[in-house]
Amino acid sequence: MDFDNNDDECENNELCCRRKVNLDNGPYLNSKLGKGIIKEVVVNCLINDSVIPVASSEKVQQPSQPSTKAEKKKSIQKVSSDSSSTVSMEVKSKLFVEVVAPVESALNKVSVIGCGAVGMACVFSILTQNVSSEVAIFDLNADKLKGELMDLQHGSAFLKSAKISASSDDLKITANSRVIIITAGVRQKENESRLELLQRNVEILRSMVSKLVSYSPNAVLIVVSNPVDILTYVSWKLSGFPQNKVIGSGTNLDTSRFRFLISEKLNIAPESCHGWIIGEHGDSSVPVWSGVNVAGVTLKDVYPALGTDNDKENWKEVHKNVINSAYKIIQLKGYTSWAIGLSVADLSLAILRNSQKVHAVSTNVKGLHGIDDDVYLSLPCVLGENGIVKTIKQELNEEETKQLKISAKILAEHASQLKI
Ligand SMILES: NC(=O)C1=CN([C@@H]2O[C@H](COP(=O)(O)OP(=O)(O)OC[C@H]3O[C@@H](n4cnc5c(N)ncnc54)[C@H](O)[C@@H]3O)[C@@H](O)[C@H]2O)C=CC1
Ligand SMILES: CC(=O)C(=O)O
Repeated sequence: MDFDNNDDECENNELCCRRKVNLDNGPYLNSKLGKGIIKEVVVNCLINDSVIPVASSEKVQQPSQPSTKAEKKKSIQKVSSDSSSTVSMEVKSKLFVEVVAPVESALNKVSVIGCGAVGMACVFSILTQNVSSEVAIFDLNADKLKGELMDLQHGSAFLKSAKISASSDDLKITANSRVIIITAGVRQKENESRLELLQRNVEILRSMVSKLVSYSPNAVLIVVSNPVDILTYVSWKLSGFPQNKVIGSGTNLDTSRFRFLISEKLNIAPESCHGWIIGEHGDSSVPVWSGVNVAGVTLKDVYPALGTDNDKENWKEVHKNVINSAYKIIQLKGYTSWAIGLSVADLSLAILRNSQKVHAVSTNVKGLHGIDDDVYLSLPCVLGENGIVKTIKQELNEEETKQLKISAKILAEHASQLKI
């Protein structure tokens, strides 16, 4: 863990002395547990200006000596380990016979970049739905991150053996991830469109994507920050990854909203209402009315006016409500979080379990449905361990194809103004 849960203790000389004694407790020095303890002692001793020689261990990185009070504080956040493991060294020595050091990283590690409303909803959904047993969180806002980490850790007894770690200054915390979820960035204010966030969020990606992929070359990137389609394109360019490994959360969320709103109209469960929103995650998204069905009964066959201007039942309103959902929720509570968190957890699950499940996600659509531009937008895709495995050749009618091309043009125009 990169964060010490009790900074105040670190000002306490007595505690540091105790830690010195523990450090001298030979048998632990070569163990993985001992490694964390050594780090902590180094940091806390620096805080107290009493330099204690540290046993040599090539795996232990000694922080450069901080000079100001602020730097001292920061160095704790960077390298200190869990204080409770230090003070219980004697108990551990009496309780355990170590057989082998635990494996450091799970094979299903997920990292979430950004611990804001969306990032934390993703983390919470992933942990509570057992999508992964190891989650790392990175955010520049050290206090918020530490608060979120502690709050989650205090619920660990109710989770299925999850390991949660966090860092505010070292992306290495994400190393060896299988899925990396990018939620860092600014969000819309009331009445602001997603596209208006573009340049600010591009800069954030520029600061991190190449580092993230170098620490986790086997990861699949899921971009969530808005405008998600263009930022997925940018992340793909910055990452050097093949297209299959860089995915935008895209209209997986809009599709879920669509199915929910249809279910309300029909008074049956959302899981039983099948329909897709494709194109931009945003104002130019496209409802595929021609494919909406319940138990294989296509609604447009039984009611041809579905989704058109001549529809006395006004199904078109359902799509309008999908588009307005985010604006409405932002107006009411300031941000959207739970649905996107659940949506991203589902995408992560499909990848980690190699499930070959179909989701509407943002991918490079050049050459599909007559689109010539090098743009990312959402189509139904099959997801597996290596990301996007297949794109579904959806049968679209003339109107749907026209709208999809308009969506692609809007995104291409915005993307063309970018300097990546
Ligand atoms: N694709 C989708 O369906 C959805 C996308 N979003 C987007 O997700 C993004 C995040 O939204 P919220 O979580 O509500 O915002 P937020 O403001 O609550 O959180 C953003 C977090 O990013 C962090 N951050 C900023 N720069 C960073 C950097 N360089 N490195 C690490 N962390 C950094 C901030 O400290 C903050 O904690 C926004 O762009 C929003 O529009 C939101 C909902 C749905
Ligand atoms: C904010 C956003 O993109 C959404 O909730 O759809």
